[in-house]
Amino acid sequence: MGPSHRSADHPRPPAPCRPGRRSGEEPLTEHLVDPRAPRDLKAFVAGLPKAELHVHHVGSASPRIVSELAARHPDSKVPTDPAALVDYFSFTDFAHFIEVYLSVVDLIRTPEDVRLLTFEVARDLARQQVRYAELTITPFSSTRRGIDERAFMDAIEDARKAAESEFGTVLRWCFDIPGEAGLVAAQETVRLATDDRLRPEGLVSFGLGGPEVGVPRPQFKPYFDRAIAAGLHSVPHAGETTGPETVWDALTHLRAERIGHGTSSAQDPKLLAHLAEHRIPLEVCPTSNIATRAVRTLDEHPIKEFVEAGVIVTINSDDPPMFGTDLDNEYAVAARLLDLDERGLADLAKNAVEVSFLDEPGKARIKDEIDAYTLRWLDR
Ligand SMILES: O=C(O)c1cccc(C(=O)CC[C@H]2O[C@@H](n3cnc4c(=O)[nH]cnc43)[C@H](O)[C@@H]2O)c1
Ligand SMILES: [Zn+2]
Repeated sequence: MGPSHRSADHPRPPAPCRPGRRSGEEPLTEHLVDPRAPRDLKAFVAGLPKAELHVHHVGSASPRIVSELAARHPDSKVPTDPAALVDYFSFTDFAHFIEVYLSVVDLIRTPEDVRLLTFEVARDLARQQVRYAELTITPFSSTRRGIDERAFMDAIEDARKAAESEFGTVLRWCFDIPGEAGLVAAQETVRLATDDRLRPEGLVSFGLGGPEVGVPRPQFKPYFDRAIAAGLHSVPHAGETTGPETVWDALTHLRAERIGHGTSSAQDPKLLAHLAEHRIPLEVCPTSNIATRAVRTLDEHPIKEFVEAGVIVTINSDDPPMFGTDLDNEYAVAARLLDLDERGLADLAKNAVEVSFLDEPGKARIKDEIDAYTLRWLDR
């Protein structure tokens, strides 16, 4: 595949279109759904039970939560006005995105901030009929900023249980290493993930995030080995901002069971064949790739090449408010790029459930719900 699909962590020319934006507490889907998606499909997606497998904790903070936290901590450069966040969340490249991301991380300073954020993220997911989500959390970023590790775990677990009983949305955690922070971060993350006294009940997987350029995956092998030995699934980001060799590294050295993004896999037919044959799903986040300038336009996104190669694709939102999107919008984008009808969208939703780390009865329940909803919709 040519360079039009991929780039390294380098600045891109301005993207021709920006995803829709929302402010304050407007309904998530109303302002975001891809305007090119047929109205009927938008309504179908809005009611479709879904699973979200690639969404970041801090990156899911709604404009209301971010502005509330920014007002609490006036020393921060993050705007307190939700409308101003639209510009603040406009990124020149991946490195700029991480810089802004970390300024929001800096707003989360107490266990109560952590609990509030987690519970509100679950509320936003529930509004979109998300029944199950694996939320990527970076505990190192919080503990190194002084949040007590025990209090941090209690805060996320308390929010998880409250969200499940209040909204019916099941949350599970992926603890990720912020790769650019180096092996100290890897060591700390695996300790927090595997220490029996700390490890939260909801933890199912171990990841690796942040920039890829200059952060080779193989160095993290010993930490992934420990996490896997402790029963965690391996789900590193790879091939988001670097080439297919990073995806190979994630498979070979980190024993990845799913790949976060994996966008550049499209450049390597052997890799696509490998992913298809070994049923390694890609967690595709189309709007994220445009917002960070990793891919130039949605029409250049390689999602269709993945599907045509037989790779299992799941649709995800990554850092929805920062990218002016939500999961419903990502499904609308996928419907357009893959030319899907309601049944195709339902199959995509079932893919995510199937390759999630939920238990089998839980998977069966959500897939049955998706089927029942789709039949009801088509029989209207
Ligand atoms: O917390 C720190 O002190 C710190 C120090 C150095 C580097 C970092 C990071 O690189 C944190 C990056 C953080 O970004 C998260 N994230 C959110 N969206 C994405 C994405 O699309 N691709 C990769 N990473 C993403 C991720 O969870 C990282 O932990 C932090
Ligand atoms: Zn991500």
